[in-house]
Amino acid sequence: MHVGSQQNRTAVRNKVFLGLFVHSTALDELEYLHETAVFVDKSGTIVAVEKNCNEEKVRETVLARLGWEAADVEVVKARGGQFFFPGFIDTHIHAPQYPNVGIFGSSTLLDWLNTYTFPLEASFSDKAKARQVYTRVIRKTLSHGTTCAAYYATIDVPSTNLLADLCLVSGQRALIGRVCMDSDLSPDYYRDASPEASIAATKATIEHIRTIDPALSLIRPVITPRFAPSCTLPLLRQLGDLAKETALPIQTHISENKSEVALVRELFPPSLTGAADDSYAAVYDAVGLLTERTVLAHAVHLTEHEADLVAARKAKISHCPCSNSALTSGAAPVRRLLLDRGIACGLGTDVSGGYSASVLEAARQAALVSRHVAFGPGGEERDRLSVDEVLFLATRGGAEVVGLGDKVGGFEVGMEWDAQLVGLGAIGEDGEEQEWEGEDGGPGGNVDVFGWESWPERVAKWVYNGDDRNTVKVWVKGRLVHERK
Ligand SMILES: O=c1[nH]c(=O)c2nc[nH]c2[nH]1
Repeated sequence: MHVGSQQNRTAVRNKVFLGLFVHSTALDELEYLHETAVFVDKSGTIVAVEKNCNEEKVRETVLARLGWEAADVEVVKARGGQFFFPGFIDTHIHAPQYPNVGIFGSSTLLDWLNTYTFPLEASFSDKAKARQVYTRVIRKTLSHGTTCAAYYATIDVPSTNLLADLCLVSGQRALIGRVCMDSDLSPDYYRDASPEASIAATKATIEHIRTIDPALSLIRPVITPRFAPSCTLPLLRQLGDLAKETALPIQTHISENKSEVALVRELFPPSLTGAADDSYAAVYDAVGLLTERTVLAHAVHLTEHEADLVAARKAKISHCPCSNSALTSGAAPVRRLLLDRGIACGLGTDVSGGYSASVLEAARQAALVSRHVAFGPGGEERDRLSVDEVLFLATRGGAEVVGLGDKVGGFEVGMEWDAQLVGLGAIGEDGEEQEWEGEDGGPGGNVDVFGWESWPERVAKWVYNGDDRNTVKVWVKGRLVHERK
């Protein structure tokens, strides 16, 4: 059930979350905090974390210390088979492509764009359709525990602004990108008339978002050149200038597919761009789009030299394993190419190149694709990503990628409460499974817990078998935004 609008009508209270908390403390380490209480104030900020805590201690000591009236506090307990986990961060998702999830046939990137994607995106000049699709994609992603999404919208300003409005009303944290594409490689029915028109439209969306969320506390604009081949060099340069002027984040695609890489080399020779070399990353660098606020999606075919440049500029990567497999783009060597260089990396569903709106699915596929990398040419055992590592990418890694590493992704004092309550079937004190009111007959949906598994084993079962039936409740900035009934 989507609960955003209902919550608006009820008074906001301080909250105490009690039970087991699981979050990342390092790339390869999940921390399990049993019998812990996390105190979240009315602004949605974590103000205290108490270990070895129970309800009595909460009431007797901690509320007094915080000066909170017990009547003004809502206590939310994780039951036997449940745990609190940070909300997922989808670092790359195309909201208007949601109706096409699973529909890609045997296409690869460049023909997929022309066959499936541009016609659908162009139809978003119909605002009623945009409202229908955007409402659904926000509900769907929230129901899978996505508390923050970096969305690409379309070139249409009114419907892009509508996506921002709907995220704000639904309570989903979002980066909203009005897509820029003015090159004649884009179809004439779906492209910007000129670089100037593209910049003016981008500014219109930035202004709109500054109007609806002046502090940019939940919704932020993101400068979005679709990818180099969709843009003329003047547009890329002007977007680079705009990013510098506004200090806003940037999102685009890089090196997803080998034909795309060859096309960029052909379209943007260094003689034209003034770039240091003929690589894809050097094109973005030459126009001021390779910065520490840049999110580059895919990066499957980056060379070592380009990866060094990305690392030097502190640009970030959105790894999109579902899409990279579905569109036969390739298997990104995440550890060797990116993590070993200290490049911040998160996960993207890349709907609808990716077939699923679930970040948990992206985490599962990141683990599996890394095994293909490990046994592929030049692969090493250490290429494999563990359960702990893919969950880091899905939370803290993603937070850093979208510039929110100090705000969300973990359970520390000062962070905001963007979290999900995960239910794997309730295990009672006697070790017996207990019923919880899952709509599909639960308990635990597709995850079968017998009761003898350790907590790391249960979390591994969730990663490999879980889905939205395990996402019991979701909060953003302390506000309940989804509850499974
Ligand atoms: O996966 C992708 N989805 C897109 O919509 C897109 N546009 C350019 N490159 C892209 N890659």
